[in-house]
Amino acid sequence: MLCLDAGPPSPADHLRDVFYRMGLNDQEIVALSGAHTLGRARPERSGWGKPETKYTKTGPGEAGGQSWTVKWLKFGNSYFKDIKEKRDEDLLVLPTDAALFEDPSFKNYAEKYAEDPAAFFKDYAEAHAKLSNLGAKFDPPEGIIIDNDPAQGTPEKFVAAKYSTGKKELSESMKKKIRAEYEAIGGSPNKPLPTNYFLNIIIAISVLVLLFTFFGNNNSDYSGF
Ligand code: HEM
Repeated sequence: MLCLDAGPPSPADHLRDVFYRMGLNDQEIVALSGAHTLGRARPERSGWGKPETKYTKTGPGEAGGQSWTVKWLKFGNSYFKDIKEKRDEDLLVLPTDAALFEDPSFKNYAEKYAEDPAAFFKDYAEAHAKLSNLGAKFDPPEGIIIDNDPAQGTPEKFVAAKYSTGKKELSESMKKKIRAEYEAIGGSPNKPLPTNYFLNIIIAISVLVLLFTFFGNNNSDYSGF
């Protein structure tokens, strides 16, 4: 039998192979790629990126790696602007990132997001919610133990379903973490958490986002966070 090797697909085809399977379209692929506004690639992990750049000499956790954006801890549309302008060798552009400005269909959205940060935020939020709601299945189904330090007591088994749909009850360790956060911002250790605690946090974040959106940003680099 004659076997023809078609070779690897182009980066754009590869993106579509992966994301179409999950019911995501071109607009959602481009919007989700904007997640690379944040974070870094490390050669010792993925094989991509430089060991260190002028932007990653410090950072949370270990220094190093190569970021896609200058302000890689700040969520905004700078990913699209930086790739479009290709203004710095210290910034990472994967072949799948570059494809967003090369493929005619992806390009429509990438250009739009580079110009219109509000459109990016709106589309990103919708695409991210869709991705999260696809319903990841955990392998192995019985879960894995993620903390096996005997000094920490009996480890909690990680069961993905517990943290996704269906199960509303928080684990004891999560309740402790929330309580610690509450006390760290001045909450009394003797009082129960107010029932509107989360609502207050959401309102405070929303107000900050609105203030930033309307007053806090005079340069072209938009960020809602
Ligand atoms: C579009 C296809 C994608 C490709 C080819 C891709 C590729 C990569 C690669 C190579 C890294 C570096 C990993 C390392 O060296 O540690 C990375 C990191 C990252 N990716 Fe993606 N990714 C894709 C989609 C996404 C999506 C959909 C999201 C989220 C919605 C995402 C969020 C991130 C983040 C936040 C990091 C940084 C992680 C860190 O700083 O440790 N990526 N990605």
